[in-house]
Amino acid sequence: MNFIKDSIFGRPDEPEKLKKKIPGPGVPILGDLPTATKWTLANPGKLPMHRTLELHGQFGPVYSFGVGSATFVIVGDPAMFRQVLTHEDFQEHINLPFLKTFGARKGIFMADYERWKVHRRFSHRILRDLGFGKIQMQDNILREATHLVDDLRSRCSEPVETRAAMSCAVSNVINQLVFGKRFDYSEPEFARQLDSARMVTNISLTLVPCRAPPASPRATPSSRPSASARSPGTRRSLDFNNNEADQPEDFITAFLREQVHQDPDSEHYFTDDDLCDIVADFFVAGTDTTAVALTWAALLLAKHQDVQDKVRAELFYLGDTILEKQAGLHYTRAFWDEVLRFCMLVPLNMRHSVRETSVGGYRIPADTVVGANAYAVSRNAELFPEPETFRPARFLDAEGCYCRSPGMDGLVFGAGKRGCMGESLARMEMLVFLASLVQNFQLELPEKERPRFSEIFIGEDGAVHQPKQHRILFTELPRD
Ligand code: HEM
Repeated sequence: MNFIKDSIFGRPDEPEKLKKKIPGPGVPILGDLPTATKWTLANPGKLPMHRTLELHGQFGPVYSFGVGSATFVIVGDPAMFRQVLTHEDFQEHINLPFLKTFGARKGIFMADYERWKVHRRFSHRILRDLGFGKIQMQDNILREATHLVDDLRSRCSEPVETRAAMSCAVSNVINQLVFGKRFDYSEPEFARQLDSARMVTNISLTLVPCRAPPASPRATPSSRPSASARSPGTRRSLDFNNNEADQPEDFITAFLREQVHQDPDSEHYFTDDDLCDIVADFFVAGTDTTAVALTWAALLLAKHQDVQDKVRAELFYLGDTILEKQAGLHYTRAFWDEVLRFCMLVPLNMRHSVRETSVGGYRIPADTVVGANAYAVSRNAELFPEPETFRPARFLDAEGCYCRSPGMDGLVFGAGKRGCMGESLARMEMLVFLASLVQNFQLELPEKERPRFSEIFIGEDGAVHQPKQHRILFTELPRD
C-alpha cells in the first residue's frame, strides 16, 4: 500500500523533518498580522499574492503562518500543489469555525463531506441534462453573445467599463440554467443580483432571486404534494406527476422535484437552504470568475494589438460555428491558456486537511487550512520561462500548433474530486464571447487609461484576482 502511495506522491517523508515545525513568518500570539501589515505598508500597490512569492523565496516551498487561532500552510511547489488538490486527505475546501457560525456549510463549495457528495452528484446530473458543457449549450451562449454585442454597439462612442458588460452576459448564461430565463441588462433586479454575487462572503443571505425562486413556466395545479405545500414564499405549485420530469427546464425546478420525493420526517439534503446555497455557489463560482477572465482577455487584447490581430484572423470568419471548430483554433487556445496563466484568477486554492497528513516532508495536523499556491506555480520559471511576460506563443510548437503544458494541470480550475464543476461551461463562454468581441470590434485602451496600465494590471485582491476598474474603447469593425 505504501509503495503505491509513494510512487504516486514521491518519496516517503523523512522522519526527522516530520518532527520539525513548518517555517514561516510571524510572531507568537499575534501570528502573521504584524509582519503582513508591515509588508503591505512597505509595498503599496502590491497584493498579498505577490508576497507569497517572497515568502517561498525566504522559507521554501512550504511555509506556515497563524492568524488568530487558525493555522495556514501554503504550498508553492508544482508537485506538492497537485498533491494537495488531488489527495484524499485534502478533499475539503477551507473550513473555518467562523464560516460554520454563519451557516456557510451547505451548497457545494463549502459543504460538509456527506452533503457535498449528494449535492455535487445531483447538480452534476441535472446540469448535464440541461446541456451543461455540451454543444446544445452553445445556443444559449450565442444568444447572449448577440445581446452583449448589441449592448457594446450602443455604447461605441465612449469607453466602456468592460467588467460590468461581461458580468451581465455571463450571469445570464447561469440565469438560463438556474431560473430558465435571462434578464434584460437594464433591469434593476438584475443589477441587484450582480452586486450580490460580488459580495462573495454573505452571498446566500443576499442573493434575492434564490430566496424566492421564480415560478416554473410549466407550473400547474398538482394532485400530489407540491413544493408550495411545504415551503412558503412566492412559489407556485409545480406538477410533479408530469412525465417530463426527466427533462427539467431549469435547475430550481429539478431541485424542487427532488425535494418532494424526500421523506419529510427524516433529515435530508434537499431543503430550501440547500437550494439557496447551491444556487449561490453557481453564481459566485460561475459568474465573477468567467466575467473577470473575459475582462482580463479584453484588456490584454487592447494592450497587445498584434495578439488581437492574430486572434481575430483565426475567429473572424467562423460566425456561429466556433465551438465545432475549436480543436483547430491553435492560436486562440494558446491565447486563453496564457491569459489564464498570466492573470491567475484564483491565486490560492484553499483546501483543508481532513486528517493528519504530510506535505513536502512536514507534518500537517488535521483541520489545517492548506493553500495550494497556483500563483507561485504560474510564476515558476522552469515551467514557464520568463513568467512575467505575456506570450501566448509559449503554448505553440514550432509548426504553430497548440500544445498543452503539463504545468497548466489543475492551475486554473483546480483538480481532483473538488475540481471546478463549471470548467467546460466556462471554456465555452470564454471562446464564444471572445469571438463575438473580435468579430465585431477593435479593442483599444483609451488615451486616458494608457498611463495607468501597470496599476490596472496589478489588479485587486480578493477571492478572484481582477484588474483595477478601467474602460476600453470598442470601435465597430466595418462589415464587407
Ligand atoms: C474562468 C472561470 C472559472 C474558474 C477560473 C473557476 C475556478 C474554480 C476553482 C479554482 C475551483 C476550486 C477547485 C479545487 O478546489 O480544486 C472551483 C470550484 C467550483 N467551481 Fe469553478 N471556476 C470557473 C467557472 C465556473 C463556472 C462557470 C461554474 C458553474 C456553475 C463553476 C462552478 C464551480 C463549483 C460548483 C465549484 C465547487 C466544486 C466542489 O467543491 O466540488 N465554476 N472553480
